[in-house]
Amino acid sequence: MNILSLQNVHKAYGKFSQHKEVLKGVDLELKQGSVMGLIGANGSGKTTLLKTALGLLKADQGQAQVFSENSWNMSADCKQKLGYVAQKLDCFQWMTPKQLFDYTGAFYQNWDKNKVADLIKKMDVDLKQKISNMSEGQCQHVSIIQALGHSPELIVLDEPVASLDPAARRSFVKELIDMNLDNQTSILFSTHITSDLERVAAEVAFLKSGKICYQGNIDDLKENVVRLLIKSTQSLPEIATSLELTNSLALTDSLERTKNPEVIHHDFKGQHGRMTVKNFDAHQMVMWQKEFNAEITVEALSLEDIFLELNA
Ligand SMILES: Nc1ncnc2c1ncn2[C@@H]1O[C@H](COP(=O)(O)OP(=O)(O)OP(=O)(O)O)[C@@H](O)[C@H]1O
Repeated sequence: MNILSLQNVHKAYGKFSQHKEVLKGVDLELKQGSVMGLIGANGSGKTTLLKTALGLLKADQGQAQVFSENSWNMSADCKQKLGYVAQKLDCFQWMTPKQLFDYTGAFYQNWDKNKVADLIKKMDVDLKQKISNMSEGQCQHVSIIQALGHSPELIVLDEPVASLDPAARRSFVKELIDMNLDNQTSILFSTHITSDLERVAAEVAFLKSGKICYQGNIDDLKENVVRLLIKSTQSLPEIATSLELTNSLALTDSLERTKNPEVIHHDFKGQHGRMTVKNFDAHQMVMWQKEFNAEITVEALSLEDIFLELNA
């Protein structure tokens, strides 16, 4: 069952000369109990996507749903099952964390004071300090506790670890993993830190040029996108021209949809070359070995390398 889904979602900001379309037909599905990381370059529209998914922004076109309800007209019951950590805790600056947690708790039937006390202790939050006087990392802790206090079924987090130090990041990532394992909590979070993503998420979605260019399992992605190191007896640039290899600019199809091997990026110098290939297939490699008259070695890529290649 899909806990969250976006179908052909478009979202633009501004009018006339200021008009900017950020989401250009986004499709995304988060299944119950799954943990998905959303990655994309700065300004690619991750925050816009998450806010539209939760009904904090209205989609111009397409459908955004949470728990099978239209996100823009979500019922109060549906909101009770949701937790959201925004990129920045902008409001309630005049409160102390204690005041904020008491205030927030009043809105939730399942507000768990013991769990909140436990998180306050783990994250070492000073309950008496005004939020406006806290550092960004301390505010992020407060924001996380505020979102997790009612044990939501779906947690959406917008770069939740950006301001946390490595120890705090590790402990927070562990918290997420435990919540997912213990309660089957579904989690969608945006991040730039691919090592955290690999630790906590099984799935990844890449946002590029206003669309999701890949959504799927991280291990499948790593098997599917590889770099080939080529050592030929001939000049590779000439071969590239004859094979009409072009660097693929936009990966608009998901790996599921296109099964043909596709060159994402190639860099040939003389008889040596590197080629990043999507939908890697050993059969195709044997053909290239013959066509290039070359020795080809397959190099596995880290998620970060793949992210950089897809954004190149
Ligand atoms: N309220 C707004 N009015 C006009 N433009 C906006 C508004 N909010 C965002 N944008 C623009 O939309 C684009 C996407 O912004 P968004 O914050 O969604 O990206 P992001 O991927 O979350 O970025 P980052 O990784 O830097 O946080 C940017 O070019 C941004 O300037």
